[in-house]
Amino acid sequence: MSSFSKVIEGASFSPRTQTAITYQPQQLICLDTSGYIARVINQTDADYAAVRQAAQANATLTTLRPDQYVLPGFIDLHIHAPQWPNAGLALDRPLNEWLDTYTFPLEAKYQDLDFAKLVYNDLVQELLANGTTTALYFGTIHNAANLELAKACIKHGQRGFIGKVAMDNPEQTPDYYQDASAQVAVDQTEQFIQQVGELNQTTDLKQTPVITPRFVPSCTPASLQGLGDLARKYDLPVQSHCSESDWENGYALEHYQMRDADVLDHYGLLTNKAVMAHGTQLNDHDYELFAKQGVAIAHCPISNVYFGNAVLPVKRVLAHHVKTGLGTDISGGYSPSLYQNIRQAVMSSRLLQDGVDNQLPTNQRGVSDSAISVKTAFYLATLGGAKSLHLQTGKIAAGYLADLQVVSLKNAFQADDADNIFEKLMYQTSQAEIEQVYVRGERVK
Ligand SMILES: O=c1[nH]c(=O)c2nc[nH]c2[nH]1
Repeated sequence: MSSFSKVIEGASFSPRTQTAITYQPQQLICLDTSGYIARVINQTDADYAAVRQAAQANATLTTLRPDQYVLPGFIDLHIHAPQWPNAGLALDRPLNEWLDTYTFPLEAKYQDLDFAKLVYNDLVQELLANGTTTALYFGTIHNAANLELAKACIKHGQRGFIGKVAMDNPEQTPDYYQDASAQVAVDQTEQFIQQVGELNQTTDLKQTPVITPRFVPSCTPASLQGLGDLARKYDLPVQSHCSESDWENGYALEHYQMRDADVLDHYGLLTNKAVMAHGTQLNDHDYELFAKQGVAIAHCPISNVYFGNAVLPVKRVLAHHVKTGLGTDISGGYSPSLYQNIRQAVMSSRLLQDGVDNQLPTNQRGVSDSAISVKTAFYLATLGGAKSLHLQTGKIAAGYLADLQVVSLKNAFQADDADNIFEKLMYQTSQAEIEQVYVRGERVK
């Protein structure tokens, strides 16, 4: 009988497709020493009792209570780590004014490493406590602070994808917070790639550096070109914002006479490891380009209510075979919880379908067939994010990384079938009900 490093016994929910889930009322989720799920054994399997007994004998068995459920850990596909102190504040201006008034002054403070350590350690723990086992982070322009974010991920046990933000366009960035030139933006990005490589030699929980042009307005053509060259040279992920608001979408048209997506593509930044945030103003041409290149969209439904000037039509995006995941977009979004974003993704899609102007006739108000189910939103927060980052996680199955959360059902009334239990978990779970979190099989909450 082979022995496993950990065995979790209990019920689980996992995404099966973009619209369906798998429910297992009782199984043994068996982890190996390298942090993967080695086997999932169902109660009807012949060796269930023997594996259970062996795990009990060597004290590696965790048996869940009947009100607890295992889910895959969540993947936050778009979050600005330095903006954590502003979460819940200052959501009263359009994007470009918001950046100048609230965001750039805060990000500039990260040249102070004590401040960076304080905020980043707090944020990483908060995300883990909310069930987020992987996060794709924007840092700041400061590499010393970005490294502190990587160290905080390692210390607290989170899988981080971290970008040194490149922003060298003096016309769209304040002089107190910008890269001094395109060359500096590119050189510092390359330096950060090397620094993370060195840090990774000290840990099994590898952190991934990400090439991060903030967005087209904040970069010059020379930095976009240099960053595209780095993406090719190192074959690393790329992240940026694309067609995220009327203003930003219009900026590319005005300054490049091209669509925002075409500008990024022109500079080699739309690779199959690229994740573009928001995309509320993308059109069918852009979706086709994304699908062809393998580019993913990080859907940030809370943030989009404030800055997006539209609702991302998730169903339409998925129908175009564009990889899609879910992001909190702290602090354009106020909540660090992907549960809250799952709820908002469903609610926004319902508003898109029904429309919002009550002075219009019912049949002219909305965009038909736009509503997504909570199962689709769950897919985005798990498998959709994993596919976007080329990670073998987001699902409870043999061969997948053991990034898991154990949540308890808060209100058990009417929880009489699997679909009801699942919906209640998605709509009612708060941080208090997220009782255990595992990354690579290590318990981190
Ligand atoms: O939501 C957003 N947050 C940001 O910090 C940002 N920068 C460019 N575009 C942005 N959008």
